[in-house]
Amino acid sequence: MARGMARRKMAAPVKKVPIHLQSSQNRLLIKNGKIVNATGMQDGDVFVEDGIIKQIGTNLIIPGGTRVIDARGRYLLPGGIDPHVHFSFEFMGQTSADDFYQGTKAAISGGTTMIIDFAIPKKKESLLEQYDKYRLMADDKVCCDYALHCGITWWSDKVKQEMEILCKERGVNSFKAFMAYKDDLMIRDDELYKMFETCRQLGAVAMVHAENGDIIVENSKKLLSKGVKGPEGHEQSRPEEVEAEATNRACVIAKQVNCPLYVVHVMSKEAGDVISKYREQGWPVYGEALAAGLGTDGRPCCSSNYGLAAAHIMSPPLRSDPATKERLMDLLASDGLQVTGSDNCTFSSKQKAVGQNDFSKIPNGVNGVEDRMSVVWEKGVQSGKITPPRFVEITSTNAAKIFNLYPSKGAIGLGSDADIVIWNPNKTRVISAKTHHQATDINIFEGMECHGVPEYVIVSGRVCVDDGELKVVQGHGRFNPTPLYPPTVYDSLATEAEKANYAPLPDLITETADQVSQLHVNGSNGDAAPISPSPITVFSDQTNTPTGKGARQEGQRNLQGSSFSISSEVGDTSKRSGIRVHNPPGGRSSGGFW
Ligand SMILES: NC(=O)NCCC(=O)O
Ligand SMILES: [Zn+2]
Repeated sequence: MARGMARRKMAAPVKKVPIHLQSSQNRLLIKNGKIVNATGMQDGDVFVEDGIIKQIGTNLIIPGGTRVIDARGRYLLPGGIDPHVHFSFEFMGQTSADDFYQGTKAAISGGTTMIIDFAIPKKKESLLEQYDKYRLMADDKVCCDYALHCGITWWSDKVKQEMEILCKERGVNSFKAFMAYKDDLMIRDDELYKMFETCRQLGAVAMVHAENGDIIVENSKKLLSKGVKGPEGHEQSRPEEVEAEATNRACVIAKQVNCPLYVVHVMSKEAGDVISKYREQGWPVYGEALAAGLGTDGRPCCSSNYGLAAAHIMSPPLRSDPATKERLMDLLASDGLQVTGSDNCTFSSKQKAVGQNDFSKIPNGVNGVEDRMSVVWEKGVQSGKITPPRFVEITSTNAAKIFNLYPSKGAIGLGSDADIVIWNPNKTRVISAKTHHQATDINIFEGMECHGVPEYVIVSGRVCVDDGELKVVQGHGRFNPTPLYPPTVYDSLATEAEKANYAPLPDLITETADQVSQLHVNGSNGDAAPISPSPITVFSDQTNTPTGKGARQEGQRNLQGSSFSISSEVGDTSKRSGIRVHNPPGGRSSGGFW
């Protein structure tokens, strides 16, 4: 994770490089923008160096030669985090079309600067081998940072042991179970119980695809025998209550073992209401809406154009009730749901054609990684339902908190990774397969006009969308280990003993205060060390990882050269006062402005 936070852990002394010897290439000053965090908005400039946000404020003193971008009239948003994508996923007899290069490239073009994919073994396969396979597929291809969840598709002592290794040695803190896809990925309730119990013991995040797989199989057989073979049969085989029942069941099982729960792709009003109900009871359940569910609906699945209909097939299904998308956005606004993802799992028309005579064989999946930010802005902010801070919260901050990446990710704060989007709310763009960057020939948002355009997208300090021009670099991204016991998720459940072992959610510092202390965060003599390593996550493999919140060891870029060397040249510390913003764990900012 997190270049910024990694530095806080490094024990090596600060190396001073004379300013005239420093390269200006790694420096960027973004001026005059409106900085948006989940906690509120402020006018100010942001200075980035070596991939890290080093100063925030006004009248910053910066080294000569720094590139300056004028962001007047624009919002500065933390780069989007898409916590649910499937690149190069072998699924339903096909491999999803976007790979880690094309998928992350598309993500960046739309303002997303980090994705989390799923290493999903088949039954009886090793979780560790699947993890290794994903690392091999992704590491050299990703244009932005990424992390991995792991799928639990069967249960045994070996699975349990491998979960522990993944958590403690491989930087995985989240596991997803499928209650659907019977005879393939689905697990039974007793297995779900054991998986949740293991997540709770480890301090990991349990995730679930909630649909009743048994009912779906029976309904599908019945529909097919009656001659309902086209894509319209998909939703008929898995109506709302089939999703809501499984959502409730997952919550009940998680409660039995005191385990927090993250429900992926909430696609119906009823399932959304189930999650809201558990949250109202104070239970740490989190719900993820998708760009697809917010931006379109299931009506095209009844189109006589098979290609168009099949392109909209995903599970749980896009609902034919067009009011569903409004309701899902209302739930995001009221904190009934907390996160937006894309579940990007693209298949070409040719791949989708395998289900021409049997809807149950259509590879499930839609696009969304590229357009999620635009769709959520349009349906949320532009429609007046949510504020820009709430937009930030549901597109990056909450995902960063839940998967323990905050505040390296999901925030524009001192020491955060320089993943920043300069967002022009006054420009519009029309989504189209003709212009998108994804590997599909159909875009489910085709023709949708969206306000808000990411004019610049800065990925770990590198300008990857430059005044609208996409300039990604393959392999620029890094694997971000996710430490156990995310405070946001575990604070309400953890025992005192567990809490003693993990770091509380750190303050977000949104204005340069005392540069000297900021510059000493890596252990020389400063007092600003807001993030301490958690002894819970112990990584044995040097190439693989960190030891706690905010740590990044793997493949670290050399941050020694100039990162800390500007203190004597730039710090007019006397004029700045620090603002520490306390984020209530899991709490909603309510989008208040300050
Ligand atoms: N959602 C979907 O239809 N495809 C991807 C696999 C999954 O997440 O269920
Ligand atoms: Zn998925």
